[in-house]
Amino acid sequence: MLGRPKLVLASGSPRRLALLNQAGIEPDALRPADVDETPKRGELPRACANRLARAKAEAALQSIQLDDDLRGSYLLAADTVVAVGRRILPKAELIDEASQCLRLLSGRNHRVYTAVCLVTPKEAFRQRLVETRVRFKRLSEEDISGYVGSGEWRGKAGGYAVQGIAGSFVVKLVGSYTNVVGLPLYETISLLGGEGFPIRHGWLNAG
Ligand SMILES: Cc1cn([C@H]2C[C@H](O)[C@@H](COP(=O)(O)OP(=O)(O)OP(=O)(O)O)O2)c(=O)[nH]c1=O
Repeated sequence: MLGRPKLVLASGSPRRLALLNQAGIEPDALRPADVDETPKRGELPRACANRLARAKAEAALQSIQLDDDLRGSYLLAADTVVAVGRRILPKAELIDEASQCLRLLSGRNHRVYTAVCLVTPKEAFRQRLVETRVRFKRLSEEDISGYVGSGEWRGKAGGYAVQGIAGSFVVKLVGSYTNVVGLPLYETISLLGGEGFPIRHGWLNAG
């Protein structure tokens, strides 16, 4: 192959792009995939995250196959699911959904799963599932209404964004922090590097 391989990020999430950038990677194109993210009846959180990351990757792959500039690129998709036990919390869009999520998360442990799906230039699918355990402090009704007023929860799995005000609700976090924000950086970079995408750390980036 001539030149540097390209990378397409199949995501409309500004957090995922910012996380990749933080690791020194600039995708060549963004191709958000429009898939139905409703969990299936009785679907477990890990299975749901894996299925949706794969579905996003497949949808974006179809679109880049039609694009002369991007065909044969590496393609990265991800899906984040927040769960209390087997129960998958919604991606909150309404105030009521966000308040219900926060009541459920108050004073409890929950898990955040992000599935990352990489499609290689030869169209092999490689997937990783990363789990982070998070414990929130007990939230008063005042905490909840104050937080809901911030709007930071909108469009976020589980009705909160750990990178904002809700960071102050976290009593304990075990595992990858970037996984909670939407893209586990260590695992994503390992996946890319393991499949031959050039990863350059530190001063090498200057070149
Ligand atoms: C738990 C949590 C989730 N999130 C975000 C990450 C994801 O953007 C979102 C979960 O929804 P996703 O469906 O994983 O992603 P998305 O719809 O935002 O973007 P796309 O499918 O195009 O890639 O919640 C945070 O930003 N902070 C958090 O603390």
